Amino acid sequence: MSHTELASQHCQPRKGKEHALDAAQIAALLQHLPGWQLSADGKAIVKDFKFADFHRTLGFINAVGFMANHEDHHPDLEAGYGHCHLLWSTHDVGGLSLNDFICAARVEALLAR
Ligand SMILES: C[C@H](O)[C@H](O)[C@H]1CNC2=NC(N)=NC(=O)C2=N1
Repeated sequence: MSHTELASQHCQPRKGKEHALDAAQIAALLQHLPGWQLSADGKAIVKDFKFADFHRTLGFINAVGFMANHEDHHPDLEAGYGHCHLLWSTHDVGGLSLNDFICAARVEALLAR
């Protein structure tokens, strides 16, 4: 599944272990998401984003927040002047589901130009 195919999908309610992706599925999906990495515990995907200044960082966070609310799937984020660390994981699954990859691809689409 390509990056644009992923980004064109919407999150679905995914609750329970049966929605957890296995290591091979995760590795295959990560290939379409440049800069995204598996977290140390293997339960999340993470990426650091850099921006020229604070207001661009906040603009990004607001755009991600709007998308996340629309998809009813929410990231962890940490930010400061010129940077934002995003983490996607599916709490209802206890690890990674397709929702995390859809949202990561949607974040990339926000930045595409
Ligand atoms: C009821 C609601 O759809 C669920 O609580 C959603 C909300 N947003 C969510 N976000 C994330 N990251 N993981 C979830 O499991 C999750 N569940």
